[in-house]
Amino acid sequence: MERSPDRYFDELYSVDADLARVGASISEAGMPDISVAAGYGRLLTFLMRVSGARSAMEIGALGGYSGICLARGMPDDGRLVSLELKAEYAELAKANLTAAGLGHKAEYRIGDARASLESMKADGERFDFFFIDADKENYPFYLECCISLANRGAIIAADNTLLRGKTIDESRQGPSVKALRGFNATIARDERLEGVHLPAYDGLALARVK
Ligand SMILES: C[S@@+](CC[C@H](N)C(=O)[O-])C[C@H]1O[C@@H](n2cnc3c(N)ncnc32)[C@H](O)[C@@H]1O
Repeated sequence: MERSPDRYFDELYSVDADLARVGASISEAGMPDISVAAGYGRLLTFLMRVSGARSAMEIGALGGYSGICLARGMPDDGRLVSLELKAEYAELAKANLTAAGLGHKAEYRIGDARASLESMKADGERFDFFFIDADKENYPFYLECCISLANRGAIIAADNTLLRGKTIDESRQGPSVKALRGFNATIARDERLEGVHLPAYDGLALARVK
């Protein structure tokens, strides 16, 4: 079988014990294997570090894979706020960050992210970095909330912008696909953002809040 470019590059890297533990714990718990792709996980750490971000908010914790990648790139007194619908997922994510020596940076808000975001807006919270990786229909709403919660120059990353090809297939007109198309266009054109789209893996959007 031909190797994909994504796989070729992934295989150049050494096994990461902390991230391998996340994968094993997810499959042991019977949870879906939908953590961010390895290359984008590395990119999250890289962007956190080079941007000097001290705080991050992620929407969608699952087993803590992206949480580890974000927390690794921030200073030791940095802060990760992770929004997760399911209490048992947040618990596993917290355990995996703790096992990776990063648990002290992470706090979890359990429940529908929309409610957590409204309450963070009301509290005047601010973050340097955002990772959107939850239910796709709400991406446009999540993007608006992230812009409201952003420090000047903050970075917003969002996973699965291609929806395994559905985004570019005109015959697909479901609510998630339509939401992603609108989201992608906003990243490209909104005056408040400086956006860029990466087409590797399942697609990643990046934007800097002006
Ligand atoms: C793709 S997974 C997140 C993967 C994670 N970011 C990673 O890379 O390790 C999506 C997660 O979003 C959570 N989720 C879905 N809808 C949500 C909602 N409305 N509010 C909060 N979390 C939600 C799911 O329970 C799931 O854990």
